[in-house]
Amino acid sequence: MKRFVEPVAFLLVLALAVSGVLSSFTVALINDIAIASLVALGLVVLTGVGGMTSFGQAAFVGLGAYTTAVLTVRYGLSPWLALAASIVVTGGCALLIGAVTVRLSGHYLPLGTIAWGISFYYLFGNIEWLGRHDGISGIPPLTLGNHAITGQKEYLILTLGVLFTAILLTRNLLRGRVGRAVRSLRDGTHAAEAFGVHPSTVKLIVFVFAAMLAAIAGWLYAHFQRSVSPGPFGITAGTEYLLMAVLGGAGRIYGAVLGAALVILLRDQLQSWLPHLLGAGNYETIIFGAALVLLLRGASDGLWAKIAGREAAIAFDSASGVLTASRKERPAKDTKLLELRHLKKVFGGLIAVNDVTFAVPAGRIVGLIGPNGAGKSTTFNLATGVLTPTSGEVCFCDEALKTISPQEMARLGVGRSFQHPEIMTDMSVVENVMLGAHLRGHAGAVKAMLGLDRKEELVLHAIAWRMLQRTGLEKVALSPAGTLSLGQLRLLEVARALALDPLIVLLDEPAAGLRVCEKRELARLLRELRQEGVAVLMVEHDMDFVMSLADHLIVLDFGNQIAEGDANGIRSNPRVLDAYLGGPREQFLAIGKLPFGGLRIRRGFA
Ligand SMILES: Nc1ncnc2c1ncn2[C@@H]1O[C@H](COP(=O)(O)OP(=O)(O)OP(=O)(O)O)[C@@H](O)[C@H]1O
Repeated sequence: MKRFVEPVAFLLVLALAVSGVLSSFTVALINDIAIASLVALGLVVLTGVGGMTSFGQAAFVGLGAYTTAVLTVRYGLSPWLALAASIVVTGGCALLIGAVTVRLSGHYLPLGTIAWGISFYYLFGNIEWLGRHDGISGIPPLTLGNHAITGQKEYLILTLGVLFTAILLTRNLLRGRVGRAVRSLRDGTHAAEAFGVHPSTVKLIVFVFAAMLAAIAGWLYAHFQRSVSPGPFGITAGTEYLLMAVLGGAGRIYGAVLGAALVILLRDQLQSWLPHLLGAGNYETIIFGAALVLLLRGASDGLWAKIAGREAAIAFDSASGVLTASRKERPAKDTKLLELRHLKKVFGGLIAVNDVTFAVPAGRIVGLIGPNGAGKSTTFNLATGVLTPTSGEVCFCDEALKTISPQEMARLGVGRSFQHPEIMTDMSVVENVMLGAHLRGHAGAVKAMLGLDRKEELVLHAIAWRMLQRTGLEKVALSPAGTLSLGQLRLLEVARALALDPLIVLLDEPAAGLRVCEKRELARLLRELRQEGVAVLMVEHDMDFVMSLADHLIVLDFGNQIAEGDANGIRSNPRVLDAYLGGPREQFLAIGKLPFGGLRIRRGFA
C-alpha cells in the first residue's frame, strides 16, 4: 500500500497543476521548487547522510546550465544530448574537485566548498566565451519530436517527472550497500573501515552523485529560463540550497522537497515585503544566512523529522531471506592465522609495545591480558592495521603483510570489535550487522540506484539475521542501535564481526558490561566458534571469563610481553603476579588475596 503513496501524490500534484486551478505564477513557482528540490536532494545525501557540508552546490548547477547553453546555442546540439554532456562534464569536474575536497575534515571542508563555489562564479562571469556577466541567451526550448515544450504546465510535467525519478534513485542508493556505507560514516570511520569500507571512495561517490543531480537541475533551469548568467550560481544561491536541505531535514529525502518549497515561498514573500520596510536590497540573503546558522546550531534534524517522526528501519520482503552466501574456506586447526613478529610501537618518547611476538592459530582462543596501559589496545590496533608498527611484522597465514590497513585485514578475514563500541546509533541493529557483511556483497552505486541489488541485499540481510540469532539479539533487530544497553552493544559488535565471515575475530573486552547470563551465552558462542575452526584473540579484564575460555594467554606489562602459556601457568607466574600486584606472590598468599580472584590490583585489570 505504502509504495503507491508516492506515485499517487505525484499524479495529484500534476493533475492540480495542469487542470487550470493553479495560476501560471503558482505553476512557475512549483517548477522552481521542483528544480531546487533536485539540488537539495543531492545535498540531503551529501550533507545530511554523508556529513559533508557544501556551500558550493550552486556551482554544479551552473556547470550543468552553462554546458547545455554552450552546446545548444554555440554548436546547435540537441538539448537531450546536451543533458548527457551536462551530467558527464559536471560529474567529471566533481570527481576532480571531490578527490581533494572529501579528504578535508572539520571546518576545512565547508571552507573548501566556499572556495570552489566562489571560483566557479568568477569563472562564469569572466570568460568571454561564456558571455561574461551577461551570460548566454537564446537557449532553445526542449522538444519532443516536433513539439517544443514551452508551456509552463508542460514543463512542470517534465520537472516533476525528473524529480520523482531522482527521489526513487536516491532512495534506492541510500538503502543499498553503498548507501549503508555512507550512512555508517556519520558516527566516525573506524567501524566502517574495519569492515572494508573506504571512506574517501564512498564519499566521492555521493559527492559526484549530488553534483550530477545539480547538473540535471541546471539543465532544466537553462531550458526553462532560456538564458543563463552567473548570478544564480554564486555562493548566495549555494547557501540557499544548503538552507533548503537543512531546514527540510538533512538526511531525509522528502526534507529536500519541503525545504525547497519553504525557502522559495519565503524568498518570494520576503522579496515582496522587505523592500517596503527596508528599501531596495537583497535583505532576504541576510535572513537566510542567519536562519542557516541557527538551524545548524539548534535544529539540525530539520522539519521533516518533526512531521514524519523517526525514520523507519528499512523493511525487507522477508524477515530472514535465504542464507545462500558463500563462505571462506576454513584452514586446518592450528594453522597460524595471525602472527605478530617482534612488533614495536613508539609514541613520541613512549614505547607502548615492545618486541611483542605471538601467533593466533585457527580453532584456538588466545587471551591478551595485562594491567591498564600495558599495551593491549595498541597491539590490537597494530594487528588490525589501524596503527602502523614502528618495527616488526604482521603476518597472515605465514606471509608478512606489506601494506596493512583495516580494509585489507577485513578482506583477509579479520573481524573485530572495539573497546568502546563503535556503533551507528541512527541505523537499525540489523543494518549495523549488515555493515559487517559489506565485503560479502558487490553491488555498486549504479546497481543500487536501479534497484538491481535487491537479491544481494536479501542475502546480506539473511547473514545479519543469522548473526543476530547467534548473539540473541534478533528481538531488537529493527530497533535503532542507539537504544541498546551497553551489554547489547557489545553483543552487536560480536554479531557484526561474525557477519564478515571471519577466519579470526579480535574482540576487545567483549564481556565488559554483560550480565552473568549474557556472559554465559557469549562464552558458549566463542566455544562454538572455536569448534568451527575460527581463531579468537580476546582482550578481557574479566579474568574468570578469559581464563575459563582461553587455550593460550599472552601477558603484557609496560609494552613488554612478560609471559605466555595456559591459564594454570599464568595464574602462578611470579612475573605476572608482580605485574598485577606489585609484589611477591607470597605476600598476597599470606593474606589470601590473589589477583585472579579480583582483589588488590596494582594498576587495575583491563
Ligand atoms: N595514540 C597514542 N599516543 C600516545 N600514547 C598512546 C597512544 N595510544 C596509547 N598510548 C599509550 O600507550 C600505552 C599503552 O596504551 P594501551 O591503550 O595500548 O594500553 P592498554 O593495555 O590497552 O590499556 P587499557 O587496559 O587501559 O585499555 C599507554 O601508556 C598509553 O597512554
